[in-house]
Amino acid sequence: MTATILDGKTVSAALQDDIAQRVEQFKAKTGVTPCLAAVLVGEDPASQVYVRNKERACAKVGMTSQLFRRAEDISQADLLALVQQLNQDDNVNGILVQLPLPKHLDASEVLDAIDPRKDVDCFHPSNVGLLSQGRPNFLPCTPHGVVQILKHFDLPTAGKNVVILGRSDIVGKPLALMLMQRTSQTCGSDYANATVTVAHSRTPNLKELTLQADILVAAIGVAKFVTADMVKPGAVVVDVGINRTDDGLCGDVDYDALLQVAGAVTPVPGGVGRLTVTMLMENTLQAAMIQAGG
Ligand SMILES: Nc1nc(=O)c2c([nH]1)NC[C@@H]1CN(c3ccc(C(=O)N[C@@H](CCC(=O)O)C(=O)O)cc3)C=[N+]21
Repeated sequence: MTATILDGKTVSAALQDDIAQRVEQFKAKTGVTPCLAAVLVGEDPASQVYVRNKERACAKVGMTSQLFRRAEDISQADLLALVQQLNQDDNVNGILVQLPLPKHLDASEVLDAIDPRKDVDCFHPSNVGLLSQGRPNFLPCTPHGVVQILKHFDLPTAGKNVVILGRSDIVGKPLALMLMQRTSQTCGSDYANATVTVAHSRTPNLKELTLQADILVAAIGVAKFVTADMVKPGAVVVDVGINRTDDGLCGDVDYDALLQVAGAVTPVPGGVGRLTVTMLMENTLQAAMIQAGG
């Protein structure tokens, strides 16, 4: 048996075409071109790649982007002042502060300062609260990308055992919230209603648990952590990891070995990462629509 490859490039291209059309309609109606402001502190090479991909995607769907580069040693006060400036700038619809921030900065305080209506990452506590209550303003980009990949390949989650490895505020926790709810805001009830288990570094007997998964999501940040013996034959494996190793970019799963066991698997690169960027475009359009009063 060889697994279906869940190619994120195809999914992303289809969604970007649809976003581009809606951006065009929005522009025709309001005269406004949606604009994303990205704040990049320091010189982290991975962050530079991600931010560049985001700028490129904006151009592709007909939106504008503004990049605010700041030195590694920027003060908390100066960064907060920049966020305030972007909050007040009517030309800016979405604000993204690229993570991780240098250690001397208080990331929570910075993210909490972003106007929730411009919070296209869905990191603000009020947006996280609304998400957890099933009435979101925005869907967080990476979890939403995971749901969109499953939908594109017709792999519903309703009634399935989903095991998520990782409990981060960016991926594991919000994805669990989304998949356990009664309906997905964008993909309907077939892409919700899962029995979700969230595993982490203190979970005992991990392999016993992962072998129960119909859908296994790896979001831990350890290269090739998920080995073939941890996967139920035929299971769907979604790899959210991006690790830079001596052999190049690799995910949290042992991709080559899993091809013989899994029913379907996402590649890295070219999998979930692509969707993260595309769903950010979706959120920037949504933000512009909210700010235009509809
Ligand atoms: N405020 C904030 N929001 C984020 O959404 C955010 C963040 N901070 N910090 C880091 C993570 C990671 N992330 C990715 C973005 C693009 C790709 C991406 O474009 N991946 C491509 C190429 C990867 C590459 O070449 O390095 C792929 O997987 O094919 C991946 C991961 C967004 N994140």
